[in-house]
Amino acid sequence: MLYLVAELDENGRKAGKEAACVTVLSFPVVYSMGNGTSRLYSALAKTLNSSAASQHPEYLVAPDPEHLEPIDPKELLEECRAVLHTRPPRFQRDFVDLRADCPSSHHPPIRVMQWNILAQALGEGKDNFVQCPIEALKWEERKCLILEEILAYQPDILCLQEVDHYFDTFHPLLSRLGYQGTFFPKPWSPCLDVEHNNGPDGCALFFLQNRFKLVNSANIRLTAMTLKTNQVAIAQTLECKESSRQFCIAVTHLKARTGWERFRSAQGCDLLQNLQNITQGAKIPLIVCGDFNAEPTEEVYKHFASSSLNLNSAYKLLSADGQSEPPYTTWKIRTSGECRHTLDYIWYSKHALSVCSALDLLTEEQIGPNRLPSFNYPSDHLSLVCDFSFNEEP
Ligand SMILES: NC(=O)C1=CN([C@@H]2O[C@H](COP(=O)(O)OP(=O)(O)OC[C@H]3O[C@@H](n4cnc5c(N)ncnc54)[C@H](OP(=O)(O)O)[C@@H]3O)[C@@H](O)[C@H]2O)C=CC1
Ligand SMILES: [Mg+2]
Repeated sequence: MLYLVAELDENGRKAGKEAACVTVLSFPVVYSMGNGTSRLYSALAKTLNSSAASQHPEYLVAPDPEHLEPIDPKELLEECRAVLHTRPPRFQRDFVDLRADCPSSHHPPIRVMQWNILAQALGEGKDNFVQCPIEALKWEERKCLILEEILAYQPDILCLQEVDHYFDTFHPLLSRLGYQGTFFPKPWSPCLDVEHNNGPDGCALFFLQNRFKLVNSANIRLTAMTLKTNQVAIAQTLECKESSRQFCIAVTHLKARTGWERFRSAQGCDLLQNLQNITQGAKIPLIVCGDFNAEPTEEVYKHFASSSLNLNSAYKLLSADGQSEPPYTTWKIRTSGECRHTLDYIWYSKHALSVCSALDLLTEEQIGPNRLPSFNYPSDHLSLVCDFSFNEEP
């Protein structure tokens, strides 16, 4: 434990928030050697430390077995809050009850989180969020904001995009919280162009091992008009331990930017084709989470909405008529101006699954005039969270 404190000091944590963070984190080391908190300290401190040593290709290193000791989520949340104590409080978001659409079930719902967490290398090196102070993006603190969001909603399944700290942060910590994780990096991640990057970004899928058993898993490199592209997806078939019901969960991040609409559409068709095969022609219920980089007016959205997989977009259920997507899922200011778009979706098999509740989005007032990311929200994309339950089998 003392060795870890020395490591932190060597990394030059000098003043202000960083010094406060060391003080808070080192407290349990001195006074509670050997208990859960000091083990937790070692986990969080290790991830803080590894982010500073970005010369080493840490993303290639498998986590050591020490990381597999369970962590109490409440303790980790407290640790995160201690690191974030100088920042403004997190935004309050409420779940909207949609149970009118949801059959009663004696099994607990399945909570799914979709979130483009913003790759650290892209946020600092490429994205040009001109109204976001660079200090708001410091990984040591932004990481805690991301973890806080995950711990606040405790999803059973976590679908993430732009993950460039899988091996040094999310895999070790989420494993200790009981998740099984899979990561599929982009073949030519733009993160690799950024100095001091932490490896490629990609999609990651985590599920709680006490709730689900992995039946099969596919890492998919998306094609567009038969050509291999730089975008990926992960699709897994899971079996619920309580009900023995199977379903497929997929995560993707389609090509960004205007001018690429037809490319995205082709990638979407390829993903749908893969999902047709994996779900045995829609026999297995499906949930698809993603940053589609496409507004609802785009062709790729229409392909998903009209697919023979019979999908509905969960966040439409938050609208008064149940037919409209939210006004935004990402909101940022670049040199080109304000970018407010609906790009992120949770699609689900509408005959097999129902949405019991969905986490409301942040209001414009909460997001604030400088938009996202910010000192109190770590990504330019909002997390989407839904509770699903199975409909009765016909
Ligand atoms: N070495 C090689 O041989 C190759 C390298 N590359 C690299 O990959 C990059 C392209 O990769 P690709 O996967 O197609 O990237 P995308 O165009 O899909 O975008 C990559 C990231 O940039 C973000 N982004 C979107 N709009 C903007 C914007 N206006 N300004 C800044 N960032 C933005 C996206 O975030 P979000 O999704 O949140 O909008 C996304 O995560 C190239 O720039 C190059 O660096 C690519 C091919 C080959
Ligand atoms: Mg991005």
